Amino acid sequence: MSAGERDVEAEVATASIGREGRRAALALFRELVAPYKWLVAGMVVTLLCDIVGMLYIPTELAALVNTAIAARDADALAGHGVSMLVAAVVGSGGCIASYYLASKFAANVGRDLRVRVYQKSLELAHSDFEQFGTGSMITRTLSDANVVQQMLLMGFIMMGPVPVTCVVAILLAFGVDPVMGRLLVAVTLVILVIFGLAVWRSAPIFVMLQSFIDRMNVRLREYITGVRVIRAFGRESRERERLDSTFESYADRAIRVNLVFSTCDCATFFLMNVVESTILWVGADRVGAHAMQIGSISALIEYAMLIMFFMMMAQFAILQMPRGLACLSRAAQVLSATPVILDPEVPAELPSGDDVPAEVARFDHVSFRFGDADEDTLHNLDFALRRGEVTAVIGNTGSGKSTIAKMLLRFHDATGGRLLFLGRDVRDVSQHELRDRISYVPQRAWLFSGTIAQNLRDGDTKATDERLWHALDVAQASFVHELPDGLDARVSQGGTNFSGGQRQRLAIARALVRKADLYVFDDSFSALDFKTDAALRHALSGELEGAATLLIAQRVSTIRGADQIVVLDEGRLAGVGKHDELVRTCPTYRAIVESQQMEGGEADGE
Ligand SMILES: Nc1ncnc2c1ncn2[C@@H]1O[C@H](COP(=O)(O)OP(=O)(O)OP(=O)(O)O)[C@@H](O)[C@H]1O
Repeated sequence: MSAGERDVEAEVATASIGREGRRAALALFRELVAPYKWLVAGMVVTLLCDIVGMLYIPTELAALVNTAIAARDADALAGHGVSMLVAAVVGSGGCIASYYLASKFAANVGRDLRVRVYQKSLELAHSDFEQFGTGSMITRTLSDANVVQQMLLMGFIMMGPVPVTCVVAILLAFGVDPVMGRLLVAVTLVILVIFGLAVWRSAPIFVMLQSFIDRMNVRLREYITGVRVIRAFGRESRERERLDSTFESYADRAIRVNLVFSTCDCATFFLMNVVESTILWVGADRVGAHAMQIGSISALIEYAMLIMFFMMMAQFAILQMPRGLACLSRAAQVLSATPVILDPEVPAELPSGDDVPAEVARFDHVSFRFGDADEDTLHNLDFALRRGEVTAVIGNTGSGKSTIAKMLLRFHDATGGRLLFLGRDVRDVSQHELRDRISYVPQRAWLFSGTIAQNLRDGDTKATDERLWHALDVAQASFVHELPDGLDARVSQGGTNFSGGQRQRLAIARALVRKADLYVFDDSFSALDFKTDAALRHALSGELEGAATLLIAQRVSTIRGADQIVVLDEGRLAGVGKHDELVRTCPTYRAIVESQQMEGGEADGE
């Protein structure tokens, strides 16, 4: 076996979904189909009309030739003609209706699957996502659901007619002449063996094609998102080689499958001619022996052709089955994943109105470790965020600042101690209610495609234009006033048609549109110049008086006026206090201040 072949074999092995996967896929399939029982019943009835109509025509034609034409009986001729017309109408009507119903059924099931996987993905935490990979999650939501949809449509339209056609056609052939009936049985068995071999040979490659789509998706995403870095470092040819090799591997497997198909196609057309000649030859003998009439030969040829035609179609559909099952099992994996972050069965209510405590959040000896890490990222953190106060978090890169912000939003749960929000353990509150009371500006300011107004209203869907303008003014996003379309100015995906600083200010404005108990700014001022940074903090101080503010920053100038500064050193609390006090008492803080003074980075922004 060559290295390439071994490679393929290994891929085939990993592509197989196993018994558990098959069971999960079939269970999901039953769940998806259950709501459409009546639609399926309609599909079966209309399909039967189609097939019976189709087989009745050659039977009537044979009777017409054998009796009406031979006896020159005009009435019988007209009778057979009318029967054939009725059969044609019933058959065609059944065909159109069954195609329509099958398309509706497949589209509905595909949509349901897509919606279920998408909704599940919204429940999953970041670490759950990592388990599947973002590229694979996209393939599972879009491409896999399409494959399942195709499988259902093709399965019904192409495979559905096979058993009925074979049984009815063989019975009709036995009715004409037992020898011809046996001949049709033999033809059916030979074709079954040939097509079975083709399916056995290409099915694993088909399943593998789906994992190749995952791989292409990952590579392409990486290439497209990192295109500037690739160009800047002159890595185009290396990246192109990587892409080419992925595409070539996919093309190679696709060509193999197509080769098997085309060989089958040729074999089928050759067989059709062989079968036709055999029926004519054996049939002529049987007519000569007065075992059957000459008109029946055309009916027998028609039966054989219909059997072969539907079997050929079924072979394409059968090949979709393992791939469709693999896609269903991949969807089932996502649907059965238990999110790391779960809502409690009976969520506690957060206090509101006069009951709201002054202490908005408290890290009560909190530690945290990532699932795949060997040691804690945060160690025994103990501090509180209070209403009307600005708490700043500073520390070297990788010291755990963003992790603190994410824990407040329950993107991660404490692995030691507890995190309280308005006096309740965050694990006792529903994620929706918790996040509703917090306004968050992520480290990477992400905007959605649409308009500025649409993005800002993510903070509060009911916000008036006046409130949006006010939030923009507080966020120092005056540049929006200068845009010809103002609030209706277009935002491209990710906000890439704005500069980093503009994006940050828009993301801050979005957070300000929401009325919250806690505002979290995760390194949100880093792309702002010192003057804008100072003006923004000044405007914010009046705006957020009634709430607690958590300000994560790298620059001392951004946080020196904070009511409380939390200094982190490799996830440990190095000090908590005000600027002057920390400069005196906390060596880690002093080192940060001094390093920024040396760089000239700590310009006095006030
Ligand atoms: N998904 C993850 N799995 C494992 N470790 C992680 C994961 N995300 C972050 N970390 C690690 O946790 C530590 C803290 O990361 P965090 O993003 O909170 O740091 P930070 O102080 O905000 O850094 P920066 O100032 O560079 O934004 C880092 O050492 C990082 O490598």
